[in-house]
Amino acid sequence: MLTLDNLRLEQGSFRLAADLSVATGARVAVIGPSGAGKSTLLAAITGFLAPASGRILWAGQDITRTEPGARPLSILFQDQNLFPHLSVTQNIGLGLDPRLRLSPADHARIEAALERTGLAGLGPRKPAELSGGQQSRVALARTLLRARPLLLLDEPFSALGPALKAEMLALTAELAAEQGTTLLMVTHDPEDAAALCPQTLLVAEGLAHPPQDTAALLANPPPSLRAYLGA
Ligand SMILES: Nc1ncnc2c1ncn2[C@@H]1O[C@H](COP(=O)(O)OP(=O)(O)OP(=O)(O)O)[C@@H](O)[C@H]1O
Repeated sequence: MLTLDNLRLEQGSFRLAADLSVATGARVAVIGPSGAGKSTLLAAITGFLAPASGRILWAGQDITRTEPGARPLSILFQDQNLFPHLSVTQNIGLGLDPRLRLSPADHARIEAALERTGLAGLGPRKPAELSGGQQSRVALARTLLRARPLLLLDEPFSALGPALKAEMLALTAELAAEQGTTLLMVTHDPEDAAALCPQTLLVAEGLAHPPQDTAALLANPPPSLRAYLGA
């Protein structure tokens, strides 16, 4: 379980409060108006923004002061962060060892991840020799291999066309389910939230609300969300 215990976040004059839990293995969309604080919330969970007060706990352990790289999570953002001078295999291998000292067993795991994400045979290529969708798959394969229990997504596939985006989100959800990964996904698209995430965490008016049923929320959105959805 991820717990945000009486968390208070500040960015300049912006303030956001969160007091909520996300169950292990849950898939939760994070939605709310532009500038409401969705990225701020993710930055606190990933450890790139120190909270003004309160605690962040994973499985009962206080990780509020744990450095970003040591937190039990992976992040997938829009910028896929692939290194152009490294091959696909090496880019994925970074998820196993940042110094790329990869054993034969590591290579076997990379091959399996390539296979699982539909990239079999593309390991020797450089990112520039791949399509946008294939590049997204490489980032997903790297995340898959890290096998951290919490996966944070911030509009990771929004540069892709709608069909490809839906396909990548479905694959992400499938892989998360296989590994029992808890998934928190920032999205501007209520259809993505409805398709993938049984629960939704609404960020609006200075508050990150506890996760609630996605279908019920979208069927009867509060005023702060209604204007944003154009409903
Ligand atoms: N480094 C910063 N310094 C000061 N204010 C900041 C900083 N970063 C973000 N903000 C402010 O914090 C607020 C929340 O921003 P945030 O990016 O978290 O919103 P968001 O919900 O992710 O928005 P969007 O949907 O547009 O991406 C905004 O008012 C923004 O201007």
